[in-house]
Amino acid sequence: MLAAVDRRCVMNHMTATIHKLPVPAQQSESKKRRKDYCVPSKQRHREKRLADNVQKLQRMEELTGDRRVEDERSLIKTPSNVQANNQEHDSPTSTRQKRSVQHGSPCFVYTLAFFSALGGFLFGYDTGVVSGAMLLLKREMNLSSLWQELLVSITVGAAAVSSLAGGYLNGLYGRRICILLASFIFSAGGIILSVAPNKEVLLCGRLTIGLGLGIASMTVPVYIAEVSPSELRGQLVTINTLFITGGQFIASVVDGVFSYLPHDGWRYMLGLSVVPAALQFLGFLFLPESPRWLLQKGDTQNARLVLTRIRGGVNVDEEYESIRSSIEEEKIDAGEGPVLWRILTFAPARRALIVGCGLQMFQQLSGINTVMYYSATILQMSGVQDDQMAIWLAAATAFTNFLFTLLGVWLVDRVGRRKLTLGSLLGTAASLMVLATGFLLSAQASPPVTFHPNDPSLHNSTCITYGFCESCMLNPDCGFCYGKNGTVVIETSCMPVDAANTEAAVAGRCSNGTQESLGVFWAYNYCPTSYSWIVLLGLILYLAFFAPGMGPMPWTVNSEIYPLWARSTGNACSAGVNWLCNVLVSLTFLHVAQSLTYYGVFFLYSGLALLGFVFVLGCVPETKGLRLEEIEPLFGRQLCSFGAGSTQSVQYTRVNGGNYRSDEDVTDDE
Ligand SMILES: O[C@H]1[C@H](O)[C@@H](O)[C@H](O)[C@@H](O)[C@H]1O
Repeated sequence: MLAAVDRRCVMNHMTATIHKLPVPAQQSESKKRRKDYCVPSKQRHREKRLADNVQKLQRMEELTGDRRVEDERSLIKTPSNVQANNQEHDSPTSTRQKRSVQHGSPCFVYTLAFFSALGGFLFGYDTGVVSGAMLLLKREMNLSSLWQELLVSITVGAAAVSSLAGGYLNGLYGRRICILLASFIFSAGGIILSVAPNKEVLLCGRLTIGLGLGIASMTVPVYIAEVSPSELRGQLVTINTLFITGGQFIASVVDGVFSYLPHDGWRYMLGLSVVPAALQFLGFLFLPESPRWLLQKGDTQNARLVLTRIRGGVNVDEEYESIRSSIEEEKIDAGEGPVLWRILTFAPARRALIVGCGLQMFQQLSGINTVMYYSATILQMSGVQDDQMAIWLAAATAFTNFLFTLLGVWLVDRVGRRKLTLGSLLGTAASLMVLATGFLLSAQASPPVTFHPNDPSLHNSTCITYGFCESCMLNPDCGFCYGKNGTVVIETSCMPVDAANTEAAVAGRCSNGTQESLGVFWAYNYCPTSYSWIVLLGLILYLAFFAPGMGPMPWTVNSEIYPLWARSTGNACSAGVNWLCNVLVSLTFLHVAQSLTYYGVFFLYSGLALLGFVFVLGCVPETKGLRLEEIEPLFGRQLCSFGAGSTQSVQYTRVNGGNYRSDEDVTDDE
């Protein structure tokens, strides 16, 4: 009986392959199902069948020289071989040429990616613009540090919660509605912020923006991945991160421009986000739903129409059939209960979730947002005294991040996700060490406090108890006031900072901030040092390594690794992890720095990046060039065995679009 089933599978496969026929549309449902799910039960049968298949396919290929045979054969391999095969045979150009023959002009797909990635732009803009806006706001609204912290972190906190809700909404209403919803929320938030009469309304506006951020951050990569042809998918999803960093860069430019407008400048900074949000909303009124989601919901007619439209009108039978059969199979695999429960109890989906969340966690634990946030300070340490200048140099940092993300867009479908992430993590860890060494040398050469002003109002301040600049600078309530004799730092004192304006001390020589003409310098958050060039070098290297790989890859890989039924929830969870770790790292930075010092924190981030390297090496498979439906089986084997390089038993055979797995999670089904 089993042998008969095997033969039937092979025959079905061969017949369709030789005649290059898609499964006929009028074929009866039961017949299709039989073909798609004729799974043998015993390992030896699988192996024998596999060997037979490979032999037959090789013979057929010799006879016909058929491209399709090559495509099918590539799937009858161990996952490691699939990987190797990608690397050895699927040079980016050959893969692209091969599949672009099927897909026609990707023009419409670029339009879709552009309008979707506006969500990424808003992500970057809204998280980036706040630091500049806060400089003006805290003066105009007299904000305490608690209010400042609240206004910054409520957005990220709300994003963490709403990204989880986004998973549910995505599954229920689809990607398009969620993107429309997010852009509507962004527009509303932008309007609230630009007209806010007081800090309470500002807080509401920032919370609203956060709600939009969470939904957009998890939906956009999924939508782009689902509409893209496989050979362009990496590039197009990475464009979303390019837009994030682009948004961060534009935000810093806007901050720079409006910082010259001390009154109400913040209204323009915060309100300008309405423009891209409204553009995205209008665009998505006319753009289609993801064909994969439509098919999952049983809207087969529209799914085929949309797929044909986004593939430029070429024949989409094969792709459509592959998505359809994979959805059919998923219905059997998926089991019962809430999606998160089903993910946790179905090993391949659970492994994908661990990989996705792990990547997002390590992205944030590598300290990107601390480095971005601290870039102005780092630049001040390297001798930039002027505040306005520091704002513009921070814009240069954001631009560097953007520029190197562009490199990632170029590399992702050429070198693949895995190599790109691994290289990026190694470089990130090394450059964090350079940064830390710069801070360490600066700390060792930290100037001692030599001048103790005799002001009775200072007697209760802890600032005057510090003996060195290093300890003074680590206390957010204190700053370092000094004079200069040539390049030598003289007459140094540790003074309490003016709570309303950190650019000056509360009393004494530095109560008007830095006054170069009088030879008085005020350093808040940093110490004068001659090792600043090492720190600057570390910063540039960090961005150059982080931005092309660890910046975009967690988003890109997450958009690809889950089976369709688990995609929304998987991405929601991993985006939630990203936002949570983002809050965690930014909120704890100063406290951790106080106990570990700056160099201690950066050494810690470096260690975490190395841990991330080991994680990626062992657990993240290569997904380059594979269709979304072809990726799930990569998680069929035990977690974290990708670096093992051992020959695995055969896990996945595909016959006419049906996926045949033989891992321990699937019971055979005749
Ligand atoms: O991928 C992005 C990007 O790297 C940004 O620069 C960073 O601010 C975000 O937190 C991250 O998720």
